Formats: sequence, C-alpha cells, structure tokens
Amino acid sequence: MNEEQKSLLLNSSSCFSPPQGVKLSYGTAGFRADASLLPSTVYRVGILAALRSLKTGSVIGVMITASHNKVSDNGVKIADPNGGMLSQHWEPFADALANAPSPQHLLLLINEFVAKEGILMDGVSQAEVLLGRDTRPSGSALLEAARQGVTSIVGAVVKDMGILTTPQLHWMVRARNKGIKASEQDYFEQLSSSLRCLEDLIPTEKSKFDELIDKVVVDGSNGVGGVKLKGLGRLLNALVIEVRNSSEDGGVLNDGVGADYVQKEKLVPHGFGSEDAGMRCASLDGDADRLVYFIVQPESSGRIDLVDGDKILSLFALFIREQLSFLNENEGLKNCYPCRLGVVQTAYANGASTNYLKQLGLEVNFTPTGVKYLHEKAAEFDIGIYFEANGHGTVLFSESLIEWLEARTKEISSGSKASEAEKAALRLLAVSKLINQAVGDALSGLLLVEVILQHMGWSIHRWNELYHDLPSRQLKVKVADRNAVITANAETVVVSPPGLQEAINAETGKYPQGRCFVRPSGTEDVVRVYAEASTQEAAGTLANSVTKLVDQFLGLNSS
Ligand SMILES: CC(=O)N[C@H]1[C@@H](OP(=O)(O)O)O[C@H](CO)[C@@H](O)[C@@H]1O
Ligand SMILES: [Mg+2]
Repeated sequence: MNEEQKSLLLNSSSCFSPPQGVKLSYGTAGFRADASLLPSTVYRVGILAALRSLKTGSVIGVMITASHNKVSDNGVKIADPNGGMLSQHWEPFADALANAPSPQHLLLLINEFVAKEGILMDGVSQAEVLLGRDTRPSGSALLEAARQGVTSIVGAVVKDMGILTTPQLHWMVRARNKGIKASEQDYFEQLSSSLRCLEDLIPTEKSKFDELIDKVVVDGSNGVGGVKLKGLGRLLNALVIEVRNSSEDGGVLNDGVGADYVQKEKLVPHGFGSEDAGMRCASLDGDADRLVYFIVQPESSGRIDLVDGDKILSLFALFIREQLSFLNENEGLKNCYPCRLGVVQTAYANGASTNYLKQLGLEVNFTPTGVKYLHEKAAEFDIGIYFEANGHGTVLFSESLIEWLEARTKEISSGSKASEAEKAALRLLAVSKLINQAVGDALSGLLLVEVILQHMGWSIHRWNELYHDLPSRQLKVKVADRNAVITANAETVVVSPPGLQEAINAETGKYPQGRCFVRPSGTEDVVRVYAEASTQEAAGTLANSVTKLVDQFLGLNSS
C-alpha cells in the first residue's frame, strides 16, 4: 500500500469512530443495529466492498437496510458479483474490520488481508460499488458513510442507485456484471415483459377472470416495496394491484404491518379489515425481499389464513413440474433435456408442505436457516426452488438449461402455432427472466404467483387448499450463551449441551404428529424453539415444555 493510500485511509477513518462496548457481527443478513451505532460500520463495509471489487474485478453492491426490523434500526450488507450474498469466506474479515478499535488497527488489518488475498492495490486497478438504501430516515447519512468508505480506496468509484428494494440492488449488480442494462427501468421492463409472455401463454379456457379475482391487494409494510410496486404496476395491463401501506401513506415502517408481522402474528396488518374478507391479499417486508399471501377471515377478530412461503414454493413447484412434463411428453426421449428439479427448505417449513412436495415426487432438501444456505443448495439443480416459511425465496435456473431453452424456443417460427412442448419451453424461459436469479424478490415473486394462479384458473382459496398446515408454535428463550447450543442435520438435532436432544425427544414423543427443534438465532440473542403437533393446543404445550428444558440446560442462571 503506497503512502497516498495510507494517508487517505487514516484521514477518512478518523472521522468514523466505532461505537464503544459493542461487538458487531456480520450475521445471516449483514450488520444490523440501532442506526446511531452504524456510521463507522457502514463506512468500513464501504472499504470492504471496494476491496471485494478489486479482488473480483467486478461490480459489487452495498445495500443499507434493516429489512423487517424497526424503523430506528438500520443495517448493511454486500452483494457479490453474481448478485448473491457476500462470500462466506470474507465474513470473518468483515467482522474484524467492523470491530477494529482505531484507524491504525484498521490499516493493519487491511494490509494483512490484502496480502493474504493477493489483492492488487496499485492505485491503477479500478473498482466500482453500487449503493442502495431503503426508506429509513437514517439511510441517507449512512449512504454517505458508505460512499466515504468506498472512495477511501484509490481507484474505487461509487454509483448511488438511490432508494431501492434489496432485491433490485442485487439484480442490478448481477445485471451489470453480465453486461446487461441495469437501471430500475430495465428491471421493471424485464419483469413486465416476461410477465406478458406468461400471460399470453395462459390456456384460453382458463383466461376468463372477473374483476374480483383479478385484483390483488398488497400491504407494502410502509416501506420501499409498495412505492416500487406502484411504479411496476403502471407497466402491467392485465393485472390490477392495489397497494396499501406504501411509504407515501404516512404509516410507520414495519409497525403492525408487513410480511414478518403477518407471518408471525397471523393477524391482519393495519389498513386491512373485515371488508377485505375473502380477497386475495399479500404482504411485503420492509425491504421487499419477503412475500406472503393471506386471506382475512370473515367477521374475525383480525385473524387471517396465512398462505406462507411454503405454499408459494408448492405453487411454483407444481407449475414448473407441469411445464417439465409437457416438455418431456412431447419431445420424446431423444431431444429431451434431463432437467434436475429440486426444492430446498429449512426445518421451519411446515411438515405438511414437506409431505405434499414429497408426494408430488419431488426431491426435498434441507439446509440450515439463512438464505445463503438455501440459495447455495438450490444452485446445484437445473431448476432449484427455495423458500423459507417467512416468504424469502426464489427459483434458480442453471445456465445450461437456459441455453437449451433459448435454443429450443428460437426454432419456433412466429407464424406457426406452438406445440405444448414449445409453449412449456417459452413459459420456463419467461419464468427464468421474471423471477429474480440473484435473491428472493417479493415483487417478482408476486407477479409469478399472480400469473400462475391465472394459468391454473385458481382463486387464493383453491391454492390454500393444496394442503393444510399442521398447527405450529414458535417461541424464543433468552439464555446465558446461545452459542452453547450446537446443532446438526440442518439444525434439527442438538448435539450440545449433551442430554438436551434426548429430553426434547422424550417430550416430543408424547404428541401425535409432534416435531420440535431448537437452534440459536443468527440475528437475535435468543434460542428459538419450534414445535408442530396435530392441534394448536398441543403445539403450544410442546413448545412451552421444550422452552422450559432449554431454560434448565442453558438458562440465564446456568452458567
Ligand atoms: C425463524 C426465522 O424466521 N428466522 C429468520 C431470521 O433468522 P434467525 O437466525 O432465526 O434469527 O432472520 C433471517 C434473516 O432475515 C431469516 O433468514 C430467518 O428465516
Ligand atoms: Mg427483508
């Protein structure tokens, strides 16, 4: 590192002192904390992003958001060249940078890391970082901190993409690195044109919809997603989207609204009521990377029927499986593509959804919680569909399948009538363009759900009837040290402390259809307990008993 670079880093970092007595960690979703604690962290993530761009020779993204957390929080995460999450291999360096106590320590760390990773800091190599933020009031100051971090690396430039959903920023990073146009307008155009393609291919006997079925009412969580959805909605002709709780309505971000609230509380969000009973409703989270649907129960006390990520996954799996069968039926063995379709869930997936997917003959895989694990697993398939129950997920297509579909669909001459197999190939190609290939994206997910429902000629009720969720209960326990819980088998079995799993097994065995697991949260200082059983009461009792066991083994007084 030359002198110019050294003094640039020392000068700029002296303006961003790290908070005292706080240890920050790049968790499942980047750094998250009260926004007042974050300027130095965001500045340092700016440095990290510039180094990552130098290392990979690609455009990198920095997104400033705390998703579904309260409005006074904020956070920051990095989008890697393919638009996915930061390589796990760099996370320890992110932690070390964020916690370096002084500018001198920071410089030392950077020097060591740059040498270890063989990053060329010659002042000549170029780096580029795209910045995005959600609607939080702390966002613009933090974006400025990120800018200062990036530009404290000689040769690094920043492009401020403005207020975006998290998936938009990831999409833009991926598009830039593929040499595709990457503005918000380009994103909207890709989504709307691929949706139109799918709409044009809806079987004619199913394309009749009355006004009521045609409309979806969306809770925007008073965040960025609602505004963007309105923008996107203007480009759509066949689909009517009514947005409520958009950030323009004056409500508080994520307060009694949004996908996290709807999924966890199973209550109607603000702005919805009994007049919406039976309607097709959906909810986004604060940065629009999660999507759930729901039905307001008639004359209810605010209860809803939740149509969660597992059911979205099931709908997508059903549609894609149908298209693959059209392809194979009509192609004959000679031309058919040996397409491997896989679905990926976590232990939080409702057991009824897993049974349903297995009954469809699908390969169901499990990973630990956190979309980076699900995404990685899904990428092993030609078509990999992953969803967390909370509504984060997408459908990944392998490059080789896309190439095959492109070649296959090119042969279809415009005048002639396409065969069923050709239509199926066109549909799959359109899905690969519609659904975000970088991360889970509530906006593109919503459009895909909507068009599949039209394709099937299904109401939300029909969709919800695919299977019935087993009653479940989720609790959290504060313990002395949550990291004392070590799990295996995609977090379904506790291996330490010894004896805890046996005690959980003994308890679970008392309940018909009982299933229960515990794991340390990656985002909160708690151990989470999840229980399923044949009745709501039994699920609640099982979760309570296991919570007591966790407390006995690890409680605040046990260390
Ligand atoms: C049970 C649950 O919903 N866990 C969430 C939550 O992780 P925890 O590690 O459980 O705190 O936040 C993650 C990031 O948003 C999300 O990926 C995950 O699904
Ligand atoms: Mg989110």
